Amino acid sequence: MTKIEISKLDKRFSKGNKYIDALSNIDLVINEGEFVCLLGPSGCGKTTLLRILANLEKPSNGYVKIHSQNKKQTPTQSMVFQENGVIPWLTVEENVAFGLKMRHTPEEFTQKQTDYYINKVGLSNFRKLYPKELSGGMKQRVSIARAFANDPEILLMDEPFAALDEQNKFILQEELLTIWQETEKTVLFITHSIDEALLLSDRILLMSAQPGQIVKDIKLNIPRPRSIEQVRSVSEITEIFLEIWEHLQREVKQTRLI
Ligand SMILES: Nc1ncnc2c1ncn2[C@@H]1O[C@H](COP(=O)(O)OP(=O)(O)OP(=O)(O)O)[C@@H](O)[C@H]1O
Repeated sequence: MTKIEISKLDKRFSKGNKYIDALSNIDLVINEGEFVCLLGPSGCGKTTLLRILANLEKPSNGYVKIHSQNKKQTPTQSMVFQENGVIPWLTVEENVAFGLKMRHTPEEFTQKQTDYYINKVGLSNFRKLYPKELSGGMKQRVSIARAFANDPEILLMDEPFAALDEQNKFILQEELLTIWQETEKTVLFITHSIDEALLLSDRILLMSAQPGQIVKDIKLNIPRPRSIEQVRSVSEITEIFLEIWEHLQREVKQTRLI
């Protein structure tokens, strides 16, 4: 069932008589429950596409549509950013409950959702702490818990693990996949890491250099759970790795020539 539909979408940023064509002719359908990673060279418009889906930017041409299946008053989307996604003056539990409280959900429900997701990301013993008392990995856990607790139609994640060390990244990737499989949410996830995309995705969308276009849609029919050992050793996966690697090399070289 279609969840996200993007049609003939262009985005041009203008300033005075100068302009940048950030996105060009994006046509895309993402199904309910899919985990889709966006990969492309720096500046190809990945964040812009996410911001358009989050309604923080308007398309210059074309449209995006998020198909809602339920009649509940759930938010359309929640975003998780690379850093600074937590509110410094709120505790862990207040941060996780924030979206629900803004929507004035019944207190009992807010408490239940908050407890559930704090527990899911392993922060039960830290619920009364403030962000300045947390590590980078713990702060990202708070952001993820808040995004899921909010029960949005879709999740938009902009390099959420990019600033973390390898061990933390790996643990959070596993936690994210567990929650995603349980909730069956549709996720659009930006990463610069091919390994990360191969570990997480049902589909990888490869983007061209600016103006960003989707040039390849790679479907991964690889059983889950996947391990980094598999990503490095199974020939079917290493072939995809090389295909993506070569594409990125070409695109990055091209941007240097412009
Ligand atoms: N508000 C804005 N005003 C003007 N130009 C912008 C604005 N936002 C983004 N751009 C430009 O649009 C292009 C795409 O930016 P965007 O941040 O979407 O790329 P990205 O693929 O997410 O990059 P990175 O991988 O480096 O994070 C860039 O050239 C950027 O300078």
